[in-house]
Amino acid sequence: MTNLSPAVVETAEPGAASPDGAPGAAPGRKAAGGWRSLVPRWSPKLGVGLGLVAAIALFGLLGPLLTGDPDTVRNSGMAPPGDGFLLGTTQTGQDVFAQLAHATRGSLQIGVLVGVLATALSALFGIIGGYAGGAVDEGFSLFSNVMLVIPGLPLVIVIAGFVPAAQRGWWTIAVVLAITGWAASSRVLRAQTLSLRNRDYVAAARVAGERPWRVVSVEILPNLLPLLASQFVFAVILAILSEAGLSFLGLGASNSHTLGTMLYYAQNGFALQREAWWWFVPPGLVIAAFGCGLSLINFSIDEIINPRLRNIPRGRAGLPGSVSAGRGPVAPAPGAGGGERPGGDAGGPETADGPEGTAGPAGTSHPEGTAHPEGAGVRRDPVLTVRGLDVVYAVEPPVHAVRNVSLTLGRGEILGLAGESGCGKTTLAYAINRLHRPPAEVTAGSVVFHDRPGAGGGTGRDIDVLALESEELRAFRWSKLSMVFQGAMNALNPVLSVHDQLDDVLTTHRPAMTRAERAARCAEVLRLVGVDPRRLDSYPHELSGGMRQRVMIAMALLLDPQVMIMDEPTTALDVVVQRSILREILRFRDELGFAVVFITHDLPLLLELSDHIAVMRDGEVVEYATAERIKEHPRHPYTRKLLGSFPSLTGERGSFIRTGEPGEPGTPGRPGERDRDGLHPDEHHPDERAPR
Ligand SMILES: Nc1ncnc2c1ncn2[C@@H]1O[C@H](COP(=O)(O)OP(=O)(O)OP(=O)(O)O)[C@@H](O)[C@H]1O
Repeated sequence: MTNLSPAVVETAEPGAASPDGAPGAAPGRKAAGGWRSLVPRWSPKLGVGLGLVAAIALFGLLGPLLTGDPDTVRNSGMAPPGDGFLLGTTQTGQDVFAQLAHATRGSLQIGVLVGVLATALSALFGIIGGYAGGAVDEGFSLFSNVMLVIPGLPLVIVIAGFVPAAQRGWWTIAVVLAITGWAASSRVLRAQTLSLRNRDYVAAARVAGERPWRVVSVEILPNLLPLLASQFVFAVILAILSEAGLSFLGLGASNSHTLGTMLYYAQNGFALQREAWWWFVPPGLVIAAFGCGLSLINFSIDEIINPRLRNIPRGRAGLPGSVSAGRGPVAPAPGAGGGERPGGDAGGPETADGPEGTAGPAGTSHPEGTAHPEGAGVRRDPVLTVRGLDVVYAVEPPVHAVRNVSLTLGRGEILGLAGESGCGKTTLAYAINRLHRPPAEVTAGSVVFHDRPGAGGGTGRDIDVLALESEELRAFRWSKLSMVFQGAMNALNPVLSVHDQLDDVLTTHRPAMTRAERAARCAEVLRLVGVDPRRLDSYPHELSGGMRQRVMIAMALLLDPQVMIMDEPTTALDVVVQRSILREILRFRDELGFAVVFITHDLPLLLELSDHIAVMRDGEVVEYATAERIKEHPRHPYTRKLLGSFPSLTGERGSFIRTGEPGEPGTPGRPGERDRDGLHPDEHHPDERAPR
């Protein structure tokens, strides 16, 4: 290999850096939709939850105004519902409905007060301690840990018992419950604050001279709001239940009506034994319904805390890696079978026609339905065939990330996959390996692995990857097809040594190997990638970035796979290390004979490295040909544009990455004005501007 081009082209991603220079958007400041993103998305769960809570809150608020005095004693004694009493009367003739209204109000007061106090205490100790660090954090942590290990219920009983019954109003009980209920939430908030404190945008705010209170309130607090809301809801539920428990033990609020005291008096009046269900069932039901309503609201708050849950349409979240519902074992490739594209999608590169080497009218050279690259001479035995693959992220609106992709990977071949950021390269790689997770779904197409015959456990059979059952899939992955992930430098477990991480793969996939054999294999692969086997005992943080990358490649080599997918494996490395790793990939390929799908933005690099190249754009393969052909005669205007955008030694520079013209990939602009190649009319090569 000569002259590996080090050029790395990254399409500028709008908003990738915050104005203050901090990399990455600051969720607190720039989260899409701002405060609106903190409002839960409407769902039946949220509707039912809000309905229950609102109904009970209204009942507690207005009920006491509409009902009479709950303490009025009548001679009628205990009576079931009827006779002017909606929920009957107690043994002293008191109106149960009136009691229920007052008790609901009392319990809500306690719940809300405890929620506010406990959330405030946990925020004070968790957020302030976590942000301040040092002695403050240690002191706050110690205090919250002590509160955490003191058994809650006995403490509540002691405190409640210590306060004379005459002074035990509802607010006393609320304060007692808040004091004993904040510590666990504080631990969660502290952990989250510690994590947020180290984010780049918080560091940037500190460097910019913002005062600590402002950093906490503007940078950190907004990110914790969903968590605080969830903690509040949880504290309210817990308080209402705890109050009921305390009252049941006779330690509840005296001179106050709560659902707990109602249950206590019902128990004292032998309501259960006397089958007076109307006395104890209504307060029990109100507690259950209120808890249920708050829990349902809490589910929706979870969606805000975890944005991954937010956009998945209901009922779509299947099992990780599952192939889309309704898909048969192998869907016919649209091009091959002439079948319709799901969803009526008319996308896909304009057809070039038939035999290899003939370009379509639009200059597109990937013949739809054939998975072979243009300009290929003698074809190698295929090891992987992808046909008509479609992958859709089932979010609102759906993202069609991979469209009708057909590729063939020959044994021992390096297939480069190039394209701008967001064109679907990673999604395609994950789908090939069945690593895609909901909301990603394979909606059409097939991935067939042609197992090598004989040696290395090969069966010589074709494996329909998308139809593999989970156990078969587990065995298939890594042993036949391995992957070096994008950002692999962070893919090593920081608390396990290199040996443990390599050994783990062998223990899982090769249980018959002895410890000595495994150790020898680990050392062998490490040597192969140019890392001293003495590094086996090192931890990832003790290795340089290049070494970590090599370890990841060693891990991918461990089981002697037939295909290795490398998703931008060298992007984060400096040019010298990148070159040497790429050279080694070529050497391994020659020595070990596996095939590589190499994904990168860097088309010139692929020209040096690959046998064939597929250029992707907006989920489609717009050109698929030999590297030589793409270098000498790029057919698709987009390929030419990609090639033209790289710096040249002669001083000419490409324009589109630098200027980011409107309508260009990765820049906001005039998408509607693109033609079917996704280009503006004046972007075509002069000899292509003839009418089609
Ligand atoms: N979880 C997701 N939900 C919705 N859309 C997604 C999700 N993940 C990716 N996408 C979208 O799918 C498209 C393809 O993304 P993908 O990560 O495959 O691109 P890529 O070519 O690998 O980009 P890069 O080179 O920057 O990693 C993009 O439009 C992206 O926004």
